[in-house]
Amino acid sequence: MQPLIELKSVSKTYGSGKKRFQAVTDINLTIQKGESFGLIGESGSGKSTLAKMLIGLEPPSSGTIELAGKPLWEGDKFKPQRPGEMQIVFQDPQSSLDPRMTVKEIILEPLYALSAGERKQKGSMERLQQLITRVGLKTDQLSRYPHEFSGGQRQRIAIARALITEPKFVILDEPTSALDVSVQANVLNLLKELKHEHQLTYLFISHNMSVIRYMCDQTAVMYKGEIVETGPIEDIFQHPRQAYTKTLLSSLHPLQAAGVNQAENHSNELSP
Ligand SMILES: Nc1ncnc2c1ncn2[C@@H]1O[C@H](COP(=O)(O)OP(=O)(O)OP(=O)(O)O)[C@@H](O)[C@H]1O
Repeated sequence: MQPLIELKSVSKTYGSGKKRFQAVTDINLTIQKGESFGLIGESGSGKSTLAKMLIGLEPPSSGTIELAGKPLWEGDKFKPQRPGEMQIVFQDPQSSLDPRMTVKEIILEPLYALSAGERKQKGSMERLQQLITRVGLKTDQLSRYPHEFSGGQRQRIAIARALITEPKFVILDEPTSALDVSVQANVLNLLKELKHEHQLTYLFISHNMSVIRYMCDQTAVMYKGEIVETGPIEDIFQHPRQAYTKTLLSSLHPLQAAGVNQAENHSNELSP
C-alpha cells in the first residue's frame, strides 16, 4: 500500500558559516493513510522543523518529501497537488489566530488558496455553521474576535479552520500543551472524534508520552534532529529499545507509566 506521507533522507540546515545549524538529520519516515502518527522528543529536537517542511514553511536542505507518491517540494518551491490538502494546528492559539479577524474570517481564510468554485462550495454558510457547532462553539460566535474566547475555545476555532478545506492530512503541533489541564482532554477527545468522522491522517507532535499514547497508533522518537526509534506506540511504551526513550518514559507519572490513562478514565485531565 502506498503511504500517504513519505520522507526519504530528509535533512534541514539553518543558517550558514559559523551560524550553520543542522536541525534535522537524515529522516526516513512513512505515515499510512488513516494513521495517527506520533512524533515525540524534547524541546529543540527538530519536531517543528519537520512539521514546517511538511506544511510548506521551510524547504528541506536535502532529501524528498512525498504526499500520496507526489513530491511536495521542487527545490525551494512548495508544490502540493491540491492546495488545502494538508493543514496544521499550532500549539498556541493566542498567537496563531489573527486578533483583527472575526472567527468567521479566520475559519474561511484557508479557502483563499483554493479555486473560486471550491471556495464557494466549501465556504457556504451552512458548512461554516455545521463546522463551528461541531467543534463545540455557537453560530452566533462567528462574528466575535479571538480575544473574546478562552484558550480551549480558541484552539477549537483553529481546529475548525484546519478542517474547512477538507484536508487529508493534519499536523497537530503540540495542540494542547498551551491549554489549561482542565480542558486538554476535551480537546484531545474532539480531535479523536474528528479524525474518525473526516477519515483524517494525523501527525501528532508532542513532548508528552502519555498524550502520544492516548492519541496515536504509531510513533517516532526524535532526539537531536534524528529519529532514534519508531514503531507501534504500545511496543515502544512496553519495550523501549533506546536509552533516550527509556528516559522519556521514566519521567512519566507512575499511574501513566502503569498504563492508567487519565483521559480514558474521564478525569478530564492529562498530567503534563
Ligand atoms: N529559523 C531557524 N534558524 C536557526 N535555527 C533554528 C531555526 N528554527 C529552529 N532552529 C533550531 O533548530 C533546532 C530544532 O528546533 P525545532 O523548533 O524544530 O525543535 P522542536 O523539537 O520543535 O522544539 P520545541 O518542542 O521547543 O518546539 C533548535 O535548536 C532550534 O533552535
